[in-house]
Amino acid sequence: MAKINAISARGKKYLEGISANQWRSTAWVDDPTLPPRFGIVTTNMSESVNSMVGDARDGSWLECTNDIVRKMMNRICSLREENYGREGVVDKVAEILERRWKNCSNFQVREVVKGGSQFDVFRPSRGASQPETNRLLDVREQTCECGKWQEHGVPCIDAVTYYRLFETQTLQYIMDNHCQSPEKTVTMPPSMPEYKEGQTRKRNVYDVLEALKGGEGAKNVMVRVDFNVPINSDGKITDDSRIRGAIPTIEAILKSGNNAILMSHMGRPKKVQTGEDDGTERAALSLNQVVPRLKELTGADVRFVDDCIGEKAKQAVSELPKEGGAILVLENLRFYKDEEKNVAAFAKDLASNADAYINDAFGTAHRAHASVSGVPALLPPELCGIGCLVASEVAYLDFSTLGPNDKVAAIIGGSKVSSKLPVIKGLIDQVQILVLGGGLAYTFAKARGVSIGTSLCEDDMVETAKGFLADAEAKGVKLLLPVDAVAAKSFPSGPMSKDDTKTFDMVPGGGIEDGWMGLDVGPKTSALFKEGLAEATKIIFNGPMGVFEIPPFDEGTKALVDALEEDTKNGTITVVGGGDSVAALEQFGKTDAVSYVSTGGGATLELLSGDILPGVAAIADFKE
Ligand SMILES: Nc1ncnc2c1ncn2[C@@H]1O[C@H](COP(=O)(O)OP(=O)(O)OP(=O)(O)O)[C@@H](O)[C@H]1O
Ligand SMILES: O=C(O)[C@H](O)COP(=O)(O)O
Repeated sequence: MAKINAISARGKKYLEGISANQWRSTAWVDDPTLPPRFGIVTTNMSESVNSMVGDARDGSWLECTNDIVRKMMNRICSLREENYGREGVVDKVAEILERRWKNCSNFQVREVVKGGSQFDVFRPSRGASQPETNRLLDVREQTCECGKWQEHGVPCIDAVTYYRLFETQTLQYIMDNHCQSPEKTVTMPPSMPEYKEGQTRKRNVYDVLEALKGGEGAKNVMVRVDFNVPINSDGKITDDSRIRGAIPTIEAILKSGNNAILMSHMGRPKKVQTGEDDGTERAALSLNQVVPRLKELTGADVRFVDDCIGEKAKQAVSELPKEGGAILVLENLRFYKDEEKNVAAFAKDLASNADAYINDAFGTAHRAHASVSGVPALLPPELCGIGCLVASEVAYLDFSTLGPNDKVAAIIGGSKVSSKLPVIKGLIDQVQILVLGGGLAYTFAKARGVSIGTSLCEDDMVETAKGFLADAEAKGVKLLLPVDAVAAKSFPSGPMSKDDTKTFDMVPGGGIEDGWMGLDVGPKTSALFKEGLAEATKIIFNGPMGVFEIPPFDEGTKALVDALEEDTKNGTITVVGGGDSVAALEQFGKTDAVSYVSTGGGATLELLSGDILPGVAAIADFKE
């Protein structure tokens, strides 16, 4: 109606004014008190609609419409069942729910009224094509503002978000309670990944909360989070995914009747550490900047103390409510250089405020700092665990959890050869398919004797690259390198016409002409990569295929993202990590198209290299 109103307020008024009598006129034409037949609606469709309206006739025009929609959806569902068979429909529903479950991991849910059945579901923006939404959900009525739940009978993505965050039940619960075809069971990761039998898993937040049960009053659970988020000059957080990523863990703590003490670093405050800061750096890197967003996302009592250790911190902790449910954010850990040096006294001071410890800072899990390694070493192992975010990240990026029939592919692109070399080296030992693209592929092209013109190349890495090529071959890794490249005469300062580009075949003995610079993979490469990736059961993508920020050099990365989207639909687990790759997904409006988006930078790369992260190593394995 709002849309109609925008076009014509008169039209809206007219439609709203259509009374039940006028609807009735098509059925009881011989009633002289009613207006003539077809006074309002005049087509055959009106007859069909009228027959569908049934008892809803006496309601408002809007109720009638809803009733029609419901009936039509039921009919469509039954037709679908007739056509595909019951099993087919069940599979389809399970697939839809599974996709929604994966895609809602960074949505937020807030109770509208405490203890009520209505919830507000916040869906962050996924780029220009998908703006953020805030929808009202009624879990008792099984309705959502988006309209899909009531129309289709299958929980919409907002409803799935609610189940994911507020109910411990898995998809089975939703299928049993809300879907017309409950026979089929499907397993999927809730906020904590599922572990296969016999598979090692770390103690997690739920284990720790269980261990904390009993005794009087709320406990203070200290959580290492990574709130090192980008903030613009207006003080606005430009990407809050790391904050949103920590919410399931925080919510679990608050829901259990305990308090959450959050500690994090922000940036690298060298001036504060050396005493050279005039207050500017301290203000720019203060954790108090995340407090408003945290309040919005949790709706909880969020407090801040402008120190992370010492008397001030102790006082703030002692003031936390005995009934639990509050969040206390400590000031930036790195305002003390002892954090990075993992100084024992500093770790001890932090730990003195904690009844239990959780690490949910995946982005910092590769740093053996006091808040990451020091604090858990000082607390009983049964009271330390990893949070939901760390557990999910590790589960998605760890290859040891794969079965014998799984095939892993890693796609590594971007520009920095030297920083990605350890990753490529580690991946050769772990994956079956390795795809190299972007700027770093030219160092490998040169190693194969392909001319690269003025393309990006780290000459001192060419020999290492040669070694990797031989290593990959010896280990039977299917290595895919670009077979063509789109080049320009110089690095573009803005969008460039395709006529000013030239495509070269990247074959030994040939390659890019002198004076030309390779800036993207060509169409033959995109087709080769797509075909090569189709046999993978799990794909990790880190680093763009070309200068995706500037058209037309975005095409190779776009083609790859499209291929990943198709693979995801076909059941492949697709994981994207790294700032530029995530930025590329956002640019193409495809953040939803993959199975998982990692919040880590360096941590993601280290995990891919096969390293054990200090933050994970500090937590004990779970034992029954
Ligand atoms: N052929 C190329 N020549 C020059 N720059 C390139 C080329 N291909 C990609 N790039 C640039 O590489 C940059 C990303 O490279 P970088 O090594 O920083 O990756 P990254 O930041 O590690 O990636 P991610 O953040 O996804 O892990 C992008 O800005 C992109 O424009
Ligand atoms: O942004 C990151 O990658 C993490 O917050 C770690 O930050 P650091 O590289 O400054 O340790």
